[in-house]
Amino acid sequence: MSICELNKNKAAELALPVGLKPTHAWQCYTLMQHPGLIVIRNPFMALGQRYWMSRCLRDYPQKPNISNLDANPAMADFSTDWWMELQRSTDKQAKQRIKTSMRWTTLGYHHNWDTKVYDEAMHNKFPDDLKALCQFFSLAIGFANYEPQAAIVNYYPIGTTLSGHTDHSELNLKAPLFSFSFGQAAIFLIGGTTVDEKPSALFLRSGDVLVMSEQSRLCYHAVPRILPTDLKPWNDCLPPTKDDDKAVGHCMDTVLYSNVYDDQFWLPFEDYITDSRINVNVRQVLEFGKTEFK
Ligand SMILES: O=C(O)CCC(=O)C(=O)O
Ligand SMILES: [Fe+2]
Repeated sequence: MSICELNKNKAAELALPVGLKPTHAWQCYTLMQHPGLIVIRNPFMALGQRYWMSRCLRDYPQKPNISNLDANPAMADFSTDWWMELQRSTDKQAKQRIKTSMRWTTLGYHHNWDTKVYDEAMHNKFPDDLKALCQFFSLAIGFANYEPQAAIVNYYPIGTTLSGHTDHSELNLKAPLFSFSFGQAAIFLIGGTTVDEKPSALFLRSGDVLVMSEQSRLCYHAVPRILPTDLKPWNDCLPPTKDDDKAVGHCMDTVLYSNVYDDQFWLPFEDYITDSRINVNVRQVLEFGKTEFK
């Protein structure tokens, strides 16, 4: 791996989203064998990690977003507010079943897993906070005018995997794909554009940001293993500062940002992440300048 110089000046033109380390402290790598693949090693502050994990658990699975539970009649009772149902449940076995039942939720343009197409009719508003975060990262890698339009949030209880695939359903394959990892660590395999190429293995830890751009955008990849880790960077918390009011400018939920510092509030999230990984996978769907399919 080699260190790549981010377009830090460009990113510095934008205010730093709350919950991120200053860009001069970011460690960013590229891989010689995989042009276009960029790894930014945990650019998040602890509270930033807690904020995004809690958004993924408490908020993003809620309607109108779509989750795997919607298609499962046995889980219909939990699909309206999965997180609340999980907190409500007192039976140990039932709790474990609810916890591990959530596998994915889609935001913005909802990917149809059967037809593998996006559709204008299957579209909700993309979360403003996640949009602002991705646009900051996009500028940092020197890519202007990025429009995050679809996200898949993957939930990986320990023992689960994601098989090899390419992400090619987007009409726009020139825009980078941003992938955020939180919680337990994972082995990530990235190969070439055919299954014949031998993949490279990366270890992704909590807070790591992986960018798939240029030649690597259409490469096969997989998550064969989630690995428990002793490192809990989301717990090295400094208290929120007055500056954190700036979160408003990045459309973040400022109440949530200050709440996650409270260990009592954080406890159920800690409980979840202690044996699970969350991945947020963001894509631009439409061609540049387009606001809908046509
Ligand atoms: O969990 C990951 O790191 C990758 C997820 C992924 O490849 C996808 O959602 O398409
Ligand atoms: Fe993928």
